[in-house]
Amino acid sequence: MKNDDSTVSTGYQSDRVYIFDTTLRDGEQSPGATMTLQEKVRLARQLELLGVDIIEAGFPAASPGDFEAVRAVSETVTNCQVAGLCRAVAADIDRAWEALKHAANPRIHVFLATSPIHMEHKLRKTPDQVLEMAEKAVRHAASLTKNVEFSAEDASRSELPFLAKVVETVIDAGATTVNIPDTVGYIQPGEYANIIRYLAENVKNINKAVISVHCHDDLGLAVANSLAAVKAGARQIECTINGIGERAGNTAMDEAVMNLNVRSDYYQCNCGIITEQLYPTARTLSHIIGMPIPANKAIVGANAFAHESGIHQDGVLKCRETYEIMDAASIGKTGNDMVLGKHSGRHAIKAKVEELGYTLNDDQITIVSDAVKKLADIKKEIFSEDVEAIVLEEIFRMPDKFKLKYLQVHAGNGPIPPNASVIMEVNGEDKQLHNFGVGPIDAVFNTIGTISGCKPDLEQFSVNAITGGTDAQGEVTVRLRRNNYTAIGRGADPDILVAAGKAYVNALNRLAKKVEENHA
Ligand SMILES: CC(=O)SCCNC(=O)CCNC(=O)[C@H](O)C(C)(C)COP(=O)(O)OP(=O)(O)OC[C@H]1O[C@@H](n2cnc3c(N)ncnc32)[C@H](O)[C@@H]1OP(=O)(O)O
Ligand SMILES: CC(C)C(=O)C(=O)O
Repeated sequence: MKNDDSTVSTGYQSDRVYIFDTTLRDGEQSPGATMTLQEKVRLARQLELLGVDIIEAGFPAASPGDFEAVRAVSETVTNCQVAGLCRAVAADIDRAWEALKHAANPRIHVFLATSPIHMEHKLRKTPDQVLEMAEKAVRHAASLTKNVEFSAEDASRSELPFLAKVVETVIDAGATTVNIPDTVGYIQPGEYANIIRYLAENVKNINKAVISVHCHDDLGLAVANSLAAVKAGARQIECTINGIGERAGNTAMDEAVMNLNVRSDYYQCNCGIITEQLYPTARTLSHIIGMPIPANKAIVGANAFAHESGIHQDGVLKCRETYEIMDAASIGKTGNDMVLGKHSGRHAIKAKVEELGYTLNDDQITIVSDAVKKLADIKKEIFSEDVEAIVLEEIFRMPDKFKLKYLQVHAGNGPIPPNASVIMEVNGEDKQLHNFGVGPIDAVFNTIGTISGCKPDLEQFSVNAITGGTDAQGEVTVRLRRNNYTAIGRGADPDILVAAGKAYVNALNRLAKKVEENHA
């Protein structure tokens, strides 16, 4: 892409929608989303891979840090335009240009509010003064680059004839993109579409600029509003990764883009995003800012391609499209998830059992299915190892090698270190030992491990209260690994240390069976 008129003034009614990413600017205005310079450069590289058209890298006049970040991104990125935001004042514009001028494709982004409330109470200017400021600022920016965007802040609450006058004036002054923000997330989709149509019909030079939209999610309508505007003729969507941004956030890029893709029959436009990079980019941002992606978020949420209920799982196993309008691979995920739980049916359980390498008859599937549902009532997540444990336990049960017969633990912060006394049956013979540990659980596992003659790695340890109150039955789950074999073990008891001992012995038995089977 070159920084010349042909790329920045495609105009109204082209079928190409430009994706303007403002994660590094508006996104960073999200409380808790501050990024270091290195993190911004890392994200900018990922945005380039994703195929965004424009990266808004920051607000150079805001601080020396923002200035350096915009400069660093400008010097790093070659395939996208890089924009810097500034107020309609010469000093901000000059500062922005200083940071942007080394970019392959720089864009100066000037904004000024046009709504009565912002002009009167915030700017304390008359409409005529605002018009003059806008024209002067854009003219100044256009003397530095041909790629100038003007945003009429709070456009959605502006009087339309005045908004049209401002837009026409800034296009004459050299703006090649005119952005019509819904700054406070107030507008409704139909109303927003009407504003875009009004400008398209009433601004005589509108074909010299791209109409852009920038929405906020205060009423949860940022994506819907952006898409309604595109349907009405807007051709640039300003958005962020995971929808982060000031207050409730901005338009989520993944959602806007996948709407354009999945419903291309409706929108009849395209964008340059490599959709397979959407999920990796969402994860990258989430790691950088430490903000988890909500599990139920559309497109990139953990549950977006997960099926838990039996009827859906059965449908998807027979024909994916029965319950999926997109392929997980199209956003860069390895595949969908069949989550086993209390709503799962026999088809999904059979598929999981087969995936684990077991062939069971209908009666055996019924037994496993009943056991999975029973377990799901007391356990939030059912792992593959849980299903395997059920199969081994309920279908292929062999006598246990190890049996826990007695456990006494000494704990506390006194002078004697935590220690455990254990009596265990090993292949029918009683063995006993007393051993220490860093804590009581460590003492229990050390002692049992030593008696059993194998000390596998402990990969997971979790405690759940099965019932309520201080007398609750506790359930401990452990996952042990020995070389290439893993096994889950569970134990329940009102005493959490005894539950832990039972779980450890349970996992040891399963591990021993797996090793025996594979060496038989
Ligand atoms: C809708 C948006 O997201 S707009 C972008 C919002 N982002 C930010 O504000 C982050 C960066 N901002 C900053 O670092 C600071 O606000 C700065 C450096 C820009 C200005 O800081 P200060 O000089 O301390 O001013 P402060 O922020 O308190 O007030 C803003 C001033 O800019 C004026 N102003 C606001 N918008 C504009 C504009 N688009 N063009 C010209 N002046 C503007 C205000 O009227 C106010 O002027 P006043 O001092 O004459 O009353
Ligand atoms: C500066 C503009 C684009 C903005 O962030 C808004 O109006 O919300």
